[in-house]
Amino acid sequence: MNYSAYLLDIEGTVCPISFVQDVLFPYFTAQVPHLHESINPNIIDILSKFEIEDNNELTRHILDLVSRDVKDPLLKQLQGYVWAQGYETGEIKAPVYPDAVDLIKRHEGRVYIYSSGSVKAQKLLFGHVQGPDGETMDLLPYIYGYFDINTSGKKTDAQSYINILRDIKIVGKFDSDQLAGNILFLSDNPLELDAAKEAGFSTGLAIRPGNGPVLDVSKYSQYTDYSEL
Ligand SMILES: CSCCC(=O)C(=O)COP(=O)(O)O
Ligand SMILES: [Mg+2]
Repeated sequence: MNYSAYLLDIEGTVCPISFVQDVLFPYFTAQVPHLHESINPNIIDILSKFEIEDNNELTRHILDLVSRDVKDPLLKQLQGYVWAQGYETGEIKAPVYPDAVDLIKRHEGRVYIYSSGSVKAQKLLFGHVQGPDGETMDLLPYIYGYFDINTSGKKTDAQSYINILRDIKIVGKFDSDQLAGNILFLSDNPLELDAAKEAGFSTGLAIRPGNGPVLDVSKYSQYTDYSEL
């Protein structure tokens, strides 16, 4: 089936969960105790929105959110600003699966991203992809739009996908008479796929080493790679 657009989750779908858990999160948590000393106005602004005055308590709160992988909108925005430094120095490169790179290039201009990671964090990731020979690849020119929990809502709510469909119709190369079913949403998380399906999207379950177990796996179209898409 040919889809008019592809909406891609990140963690567990275009790159391994281990990259987020073992590289991105530790990079961030190492910085958390020092964040209150930051002179970056964006970081200062986000920290103030937690409304916790004591620095030790603020540090504990943020580390607790990370340890429980809470998809907190402020935390996700903060992470984007902290990871920026790691990408810019070359310390972090994103191991996007080669067949996900091919999918994104093949469908240039019809690919959208939807992740709990902030739009800033998403652009950093796709702008700093680990190439086959160790070089850094920039996939940003191939991707048409980015959505996160701040722009569109929680990934497990059907309304978020209705919001995204509306936005794709406004800004994207997507005729306004196209149906949600012409968009394929790929994710490793069955709760996200159920929400997207409720909103009328076509869905596909990403099966990759290290992804979490899925109880009712036969309910979903499963993809171990994206070469057929
Ligand atoms: C933009 S990469 C950071 C990923 C992240 O912070 C996260 O919570 C992963 O969520 P996803 O919705 O991509 O599974
Ligand atoms: Mg995911």
